[in-house]
Amino acid sequence: MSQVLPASISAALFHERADAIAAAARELAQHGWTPATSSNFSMRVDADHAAITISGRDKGKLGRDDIMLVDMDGKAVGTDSRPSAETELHTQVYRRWPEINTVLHTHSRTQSVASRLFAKDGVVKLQGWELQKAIHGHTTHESVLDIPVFPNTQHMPELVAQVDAWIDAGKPLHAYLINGHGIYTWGRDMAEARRHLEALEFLLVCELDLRRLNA
Ligand SMILES: CSC[C@@H](O)[C@@H](O)C(=O)COP(=O)(O)O
Ligand SMILES: [Zn+2]
Repeated sequence: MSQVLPASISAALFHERADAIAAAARELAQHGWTPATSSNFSMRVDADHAAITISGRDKGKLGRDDIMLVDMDGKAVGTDSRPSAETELHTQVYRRWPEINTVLHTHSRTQSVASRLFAKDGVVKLQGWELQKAIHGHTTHESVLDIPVFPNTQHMPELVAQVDAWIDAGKPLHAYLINGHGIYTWGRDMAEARRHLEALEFLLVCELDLRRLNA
């Protein structure tokens, strides 16, 4: 894949982002969270561009050339490759929050099952779990961490509108589930985004376990 970079972006910077995304994806795939080419990952490159996984690639086998550049409208920059089918969900986060530099989306079995179970409520209300403190801004198990569940669609503007409506209602948003699909979360850097993803996966497992044990 030939990626032509804008003069303002050095090859070293783009390659650093691409290598970080590919390495994280390979590790997340090892958990079994990215089955059958599902999932997509991105990092901000500058105020106007992000590096994102090319659509359809096996996320467990990503290399530097499986990552491409998009603008903040989600359009490919300097390449004929096709960006993730869900690119607009990534760029929405970058446009909303200038401090966010990484967006992760996975399809773990837990995330998929939990999204179906909680779809009728429209939200997963997490409370009483010590690991809520892994989420930026949460300092106690006594807080309530709401993770909305949005209806799945192949038409990204619909999902973008659902996410915007949640944020515009003044409700905090650290992640969201898509019904029958997976999770989106983000962070100020890759480490924080990974911590959020790992914590939310664990918390969803705990919630499902509670329901199994109470069943
Ligand atoms: C292969 S099914 C999963 C896809 O439809 C999509 O949800 C996904 O996560 C990966 O899409 P991609 O376009 O490769 O970024
Ligand atoms: Zn997906």
